[in-house]
Amino acid sequence: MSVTSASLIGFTPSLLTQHRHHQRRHQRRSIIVANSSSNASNSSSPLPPWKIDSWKTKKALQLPEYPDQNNLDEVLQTLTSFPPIVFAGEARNLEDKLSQASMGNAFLLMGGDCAESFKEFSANNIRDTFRVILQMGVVLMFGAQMPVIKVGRMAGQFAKPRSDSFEEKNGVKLPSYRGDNINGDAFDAVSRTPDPQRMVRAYCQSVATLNLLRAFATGGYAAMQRVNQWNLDFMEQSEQGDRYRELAHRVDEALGFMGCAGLTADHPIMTTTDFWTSHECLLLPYEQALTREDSTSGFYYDCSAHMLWVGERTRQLDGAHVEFLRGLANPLGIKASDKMDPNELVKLIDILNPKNKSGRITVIVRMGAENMRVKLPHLIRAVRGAGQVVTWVSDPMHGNTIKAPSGLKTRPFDSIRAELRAFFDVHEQEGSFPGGVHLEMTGQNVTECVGGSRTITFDDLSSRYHTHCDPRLNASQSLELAFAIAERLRKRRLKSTPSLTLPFGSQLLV
Ligand SMILES: O=C[C@H](O)[C@H](O)COP(=O)(O)O
Ligand SMILES: C=C(OP(=O)(O)O)C(=O)O
Ligand SMILES: [Mn+2]
Repeated sequence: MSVTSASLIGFTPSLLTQHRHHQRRHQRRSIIVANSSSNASNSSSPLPPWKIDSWKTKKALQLPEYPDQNNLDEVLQTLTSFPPIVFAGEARNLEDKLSQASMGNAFLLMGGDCAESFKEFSANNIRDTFRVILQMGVVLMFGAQMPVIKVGRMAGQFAKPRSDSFEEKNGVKLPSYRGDNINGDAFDAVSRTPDPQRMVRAYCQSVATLNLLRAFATGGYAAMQRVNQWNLDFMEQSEQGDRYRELAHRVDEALGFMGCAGLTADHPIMTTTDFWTSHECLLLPYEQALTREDSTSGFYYDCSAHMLWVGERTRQLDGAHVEFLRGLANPLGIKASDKMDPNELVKLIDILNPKNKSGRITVIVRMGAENMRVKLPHLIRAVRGAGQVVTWVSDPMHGNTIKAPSGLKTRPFDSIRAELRAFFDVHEQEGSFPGGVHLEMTGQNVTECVGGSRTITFDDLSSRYHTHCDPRLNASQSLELAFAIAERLRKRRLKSTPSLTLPFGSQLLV
């Protein structure tokens, strides 16, 4: 029986031993690495010393050209004098949690807009996205029976890399829209001219967004006993709403049981949740201005977010973005399409994490289901062969963008599901850990991705198409996907603990 077919019906004894052996080796290694005092900024790497602005000596792709250098310098000085948005200690806590995900003991849920915008900035939007992430977190936690690390593509996800530098409409050619912290999306020359003042507005919006997220996370909104109240109004009469209500009821019952056992509703674990922020580290002048030396550790943290990732279009080994990121102590993400070569990935990880610190690197693969089945095994084997510790995460959005007949960008829900299925299958086959998902999604009832159980067709797209860049899953589609992932995580869990049986038959879980 081949490894692939064996893994479809469960581990064979020898595969299981191999898997456990790998898991133990991996855990031992992670503990050693995590206990060392290593950090990228004082590494013994052969690269020249890192400086906060050493990226300026390298080629930077996807950066805007500002027409007025003095104006830019003034804004950057202002931002440098502003308080940091996040605290370095929080980023360290996130790294610890991610280290758990790298070993298969936690699951990362990253989600939010493709591009946050000034226009869509409101308390309701922030609350609705946060709320659907909370709901998905409960669904996943229930299925996986492991902690879910919640990270928003929020409070800083403004800058966009583009396939084309220019956009042409009716014979008029203008620079492409690059995100609200750079230029405006209206199709006129003034809007499309990069304006440094936009960075100040993006900073303020990020601060206000994070302030509200923190208030929700710690002020009672996220308390576990409110699990029933997180259902979104428009999901009241839907299949996903019903499924969620049923699950919330089970959670409620479990809480009742735990309350009797002594874990009462006023315990901090029950009243608050951890929530972190992340965005693509693209607009380097902005990111540099928010980078501070941490007085506790002496390391540099980019305090614009807890976690930063390098995009598929700017991950060149000798490029400015990689140069900047290697000196930061924040946990880092690497986006990888089918164009990523296994050796290149190993080199990139080595540059960004020379001391192989556990939890520091999350590899976010986004390549479509078919490519995933062919390419991901090679990436996993190369990284494992090099002894590198990473968390593998699936972004099933960016490899599945198509154009609808109307010209609008969309993503079929079925392709998104198929890519996730491929991600889980490959990890099962390789004995590695599917560590999380990275989604473009919103709590709003938008019509941007086609499909889902409340089917959105090509013709529906224009009715509520609000994204400023890529199409997002709406709340119902996000929850539907969470149920599907939870089911897969549950199966995985039951396979790896074959002695476990369900007390109430197969109806127990999602
Ligand atoms: O979010 C990712 C990219 O910025 C986006 O997919 C680019 O879109 P484009 O191909 O329309 O430029
Ligand atoms: C630009 C993005 O992705 P990628 O770099 O993977 O294309 C994104 O996540 O919005
Ligand atoms: Mn996107």
